[in-house]
Amino acid sequence: MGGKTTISVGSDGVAIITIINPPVNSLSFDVLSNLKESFDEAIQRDDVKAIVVTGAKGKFSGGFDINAFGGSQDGKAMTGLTSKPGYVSIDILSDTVEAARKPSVAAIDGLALGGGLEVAMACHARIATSTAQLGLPELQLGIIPGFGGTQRLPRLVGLAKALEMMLTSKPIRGEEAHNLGLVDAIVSGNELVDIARQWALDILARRKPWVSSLYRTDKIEPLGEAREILNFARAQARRQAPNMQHPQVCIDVIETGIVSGPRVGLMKEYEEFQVLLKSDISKSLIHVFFAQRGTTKVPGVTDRGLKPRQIKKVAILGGGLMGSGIATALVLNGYQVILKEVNQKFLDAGLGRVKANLTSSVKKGKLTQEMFEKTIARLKGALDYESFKDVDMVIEAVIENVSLKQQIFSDLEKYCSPNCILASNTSTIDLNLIGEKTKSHDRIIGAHFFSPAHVMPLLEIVRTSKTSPQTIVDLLDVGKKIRKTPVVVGNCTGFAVNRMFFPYTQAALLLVERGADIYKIDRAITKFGMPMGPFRLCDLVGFGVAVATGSQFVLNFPERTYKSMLIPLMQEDKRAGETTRKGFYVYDDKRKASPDPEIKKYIDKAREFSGVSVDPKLAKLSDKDIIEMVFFPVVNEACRVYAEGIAVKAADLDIAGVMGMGFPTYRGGIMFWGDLVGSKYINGRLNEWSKMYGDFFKPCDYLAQRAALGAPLSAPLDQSKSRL
Ligand SMILES: C[C@H](O)CC(=O)SCCNC(=O)CCNC(=O)[C@H](O)C(C)(C)COP(=O)(O)OP(=O)(O)OC[C@H]1O[C@@H](n2cnc3c(N)ncnc32)[C@H](O)[C@@H]1OP(=O)(O)O
Repeated sequence: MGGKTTISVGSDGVAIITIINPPVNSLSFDVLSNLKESFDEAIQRDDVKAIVVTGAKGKFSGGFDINAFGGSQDGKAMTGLTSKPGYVSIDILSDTVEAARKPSVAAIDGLALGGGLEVAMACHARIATSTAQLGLPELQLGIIPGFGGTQRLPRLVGLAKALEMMLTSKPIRGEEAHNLGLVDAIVSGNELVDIARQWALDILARRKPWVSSLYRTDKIEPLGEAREILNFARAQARRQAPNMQHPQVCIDVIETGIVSGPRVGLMKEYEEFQVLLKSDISKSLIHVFFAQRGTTKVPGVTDRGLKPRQIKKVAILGGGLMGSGIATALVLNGYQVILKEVNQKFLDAGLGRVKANLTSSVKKGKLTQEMFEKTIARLKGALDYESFKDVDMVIEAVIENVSLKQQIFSDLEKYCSPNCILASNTSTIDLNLIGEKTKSHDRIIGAHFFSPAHVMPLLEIVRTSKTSPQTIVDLLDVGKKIRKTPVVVGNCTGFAVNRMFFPYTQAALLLVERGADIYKIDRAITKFGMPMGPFRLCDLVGFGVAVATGSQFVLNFPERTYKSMLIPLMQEDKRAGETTRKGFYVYDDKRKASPDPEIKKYIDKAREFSGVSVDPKLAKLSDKDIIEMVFFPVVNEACRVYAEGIAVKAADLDIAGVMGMGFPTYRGGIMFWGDLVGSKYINGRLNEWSKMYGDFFKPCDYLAQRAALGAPLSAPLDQSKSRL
């Protein structure tokens, strides 16, 4: 597993124990067992009077090595080093580090997260830099702190703050940690270790306090008050994370320590940690952690040693909602932007939208007035291509019209430099078609943002078979700089996100026409964890967009598109979603959605058109049935997308769904979730429904084959079949 600690003893009698495990000095089992050995050595050696623990290269530690969870999740207890329960938290950190007869000080720069902070809290004092980040982010991985954090943090910073830090998983900076008492002094990076050495000697000489965090009681509220704080946190966590058990478990473990003492708390923490580690939620969240970091590793592209070219100036065509959102994201992150529109009126509106986005950031306290001025100064408007000569990249974000886009791309070829990247924000149109009238196929690429573009975290990078690896590397770099998670996918109708999630609305429409209730479907889907159900989502994006996207799918995948007249019928009556204040829901002045009994009229009419009759079984679907009937077709389409080589890794589709559609992170993404449910079960159910309700549900060959083999859906593909 790698990693180690080193020990060096100075003439002052202070042993410096350094954690070394790049890139973040994570605590692998090797590091932990070395840490114990280094401590044992320091305690035994007569020439050592005191101890400083630090991390190599300016990072204390990013916490337990998350890679090592893999084995433990399959059944082995996460003792790793020995089968003794609680070995790390009790034997190493409490009985070796904290109970040592020599004082230890943690010298913290960079990161002290999770297990890293837990090691630091077992020391007798902590010295940090002001920029250091300290936190217990374990809950975002579906687990709880497992090396004593649930017991020591409340004793150092008080119950309310400790709960906040654990439940939000957000780290705090050194300065705040100092104010809270988590850190004893703030110093600069270059004097960190020297001051920590002196501090350790001062503790030994009793000039500074020798504190065992586990036994402090002064920051913990009296029992009655503590229980009130814990109950308040329980209720809040239940509201914010209704499908998750681990925040409740974390609160229970903290309470055990307060009621029965910290040693009992440590043991309970260990036991609960082992249980949570094997939960589907933790497996899913850990999968997403690595999957998200894996999207920038594209075989054949990022492994060629190509360096991203410097992109300074970007032109955006179209100042509508998308164009202005993209411009906002770019200017906010240091890019010079030219926003081009067809006339002054549209240009003013586009520039106004960017300004409004930035003003809203100022109002929310995310941007200072000074930064606002600097940011807006990076934005220029244009009505022609004259200023495009020196732009490094163009992003076209005009309406979805093929001939208009073709004209734009051939103009761009004339006006831009031959190295300029030509990107399109199209969400459905084939990029080969867009670039048909040019000779620049190697620099044409899709940069598909999600609305609102300055907020949504995903950037779908679409490459054709002719897009050059350099162009992809360049756009990946821009994506990183504007803080998006990029996912590189191949060229097809709807690309990855829209294509995978098209059946989401389709299934819902099919169910409603055959008797299911609109609002019950939306409720079941939001309970499952989606930010909104398919009908509420249609209202939000607007029926115009829904119909335009739908027609692309009817055209390209007619055999499996469910053709419903429900939306067009409502559109005829000027019900077109939230903007018209009427769609599947009605909206009041505060945009609050309420069910509308009038919908029945449209459903009846749509049934007449499609000639389907109500199936009484569908009128009585359970939540579980609704979830399966809506999401199994999504899994099915994701399998097609994967089998066609549109994505290089199944995990990329997981991230695309989580970040592009709001599929719950704690379910790991659509393919991962499909594997948790099981390919055999999904295939069986889809087969059943396709016999009853048609080819919309028919499992694709890939899914059927995986089910027959009993194999996971996300197993690596035979790369020879990849389209990329
Ligand atoms: C028992 C204990 O209580 C349990 C624990 O300690 S659980 C672990 C708690 N720690 C965490 O959750 C921290 C997770 N890590 C992070 O949040 C971020 O990686 C970070 C803030 C440390 C650094 O962020 P950033 O600089 O953007 O770099 P980032 O790309 O995320 O990570 C760099 C590399 O380190 C790896 N890494 C980061 N933290 C890691 C960890 N704890 N274990 C293993 N690998 C880790 C990443 O996978 C990535 O690897 P890659 O280069 O091969 O893709």
